[in-house]
Amino acid sequence: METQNLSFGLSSTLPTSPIQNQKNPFFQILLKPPSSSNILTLKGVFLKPHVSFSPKSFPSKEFFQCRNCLQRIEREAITVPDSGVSKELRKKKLAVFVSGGGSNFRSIYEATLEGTVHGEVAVLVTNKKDCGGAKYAREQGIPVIVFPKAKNSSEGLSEEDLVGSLRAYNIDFILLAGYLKLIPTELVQAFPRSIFNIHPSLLPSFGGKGYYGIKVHKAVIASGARYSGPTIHYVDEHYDTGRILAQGVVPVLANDTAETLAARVLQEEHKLYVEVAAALCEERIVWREDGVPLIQSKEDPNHYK
Ligand SMILES: Nc1nc2c(c(=O)[nH]1)N[C@@H](CN(C=O)c1ccc(C(=O)N[C@@H](CCC(=O)O)C(=O)O)cc1)CN2
Ligand SMILES: NCC(=O)N[C@@H]1O[C@H](COP(=O)([O-])[O-])[C@@H](O)[C@H]1O
Repeated sequence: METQNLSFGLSSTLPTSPIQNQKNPFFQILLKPPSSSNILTLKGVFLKPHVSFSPKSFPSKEFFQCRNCLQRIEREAITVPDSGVSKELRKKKLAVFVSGGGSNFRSIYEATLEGTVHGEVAVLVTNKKDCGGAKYAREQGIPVIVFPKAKNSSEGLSEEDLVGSLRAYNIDFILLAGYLKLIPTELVQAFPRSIFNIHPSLLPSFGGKGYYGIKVHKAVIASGARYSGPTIHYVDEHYDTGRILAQGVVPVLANDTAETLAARVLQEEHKLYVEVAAALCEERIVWREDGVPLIQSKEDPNHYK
């Protein structure tokens, strides 16, 4: 298979892929302007992942004008294990969306407390204000936002107010974890390449409208599939059609019920979402030339999956 070019972590619309230069402990980007032989180098400047900047004209200046201003952001140093290199990274702010018990939310939250995930859950969003996830968030002192408004209820935010609130919390990444409502286009566009969802099957199989919760596992068993597992994908305007970022695999046993399979998949979900959240917060997402997102290994930077 021919080797592909890789570019790191930006939601840019660059005409060419930026390439990370790993010599520089900071996030150095070598950008090949569309019509210039010289290479512009940005050193020591960290671009927030959902910054996108117009590639229309590459200024001769040392930095880019972009939709969101470039900013030197307070960072908290973490040391990348094995390499021994101290890489400065800002702790990322997470918004988690739930509709039910919230076991994935709890796994992620506990991982932030342990330091496995270099982030903090700044806010929980739910369409069910009394669901298990919301109750747990309140017990932990995490702010809870209701979205969308429940029918015949005054409680809950509009789409516009939700975007404004998430901006006010300086959210870097939105993690859907058992959230059962369609994320509106307005929110998808406000947080490009920054919204993720976990689905309890190997997408693209058994996904889309109507495929949620136990219904997914019933369909998997009825199909005779021998394997199942969670998928974490980017969220776009439709259910379960965004770019796949990570998957886990579990066996489907001959005597499985939907409930026993669901329990096996859920265990794998908890592991997978913590791994992905850790990679997001450590800026280890890499975009292959053909548009497939990959996760760079923490232990071996030359290994991707
Ligand atoms: N814009 C997006 N929004 C959401 C996505 C997504 O990929 N893009 N993922 C879902 C989560 N999900 C599967 O992973 C999912 C959730 C719900 C449904 C569904 O059919 N819902 C029912 C309503 C269910 C209810 O209100 O109890 C429906 O829309 O009729 C399918 C897939 C989260 N949002
Ligand atoms: N299509 C969406 C969907 O079915 N999501 C699924 O809802 C469950 C939520 O569990 P949790 O509330 O305990 O994290 C999880 O199994 C998740 O994959």
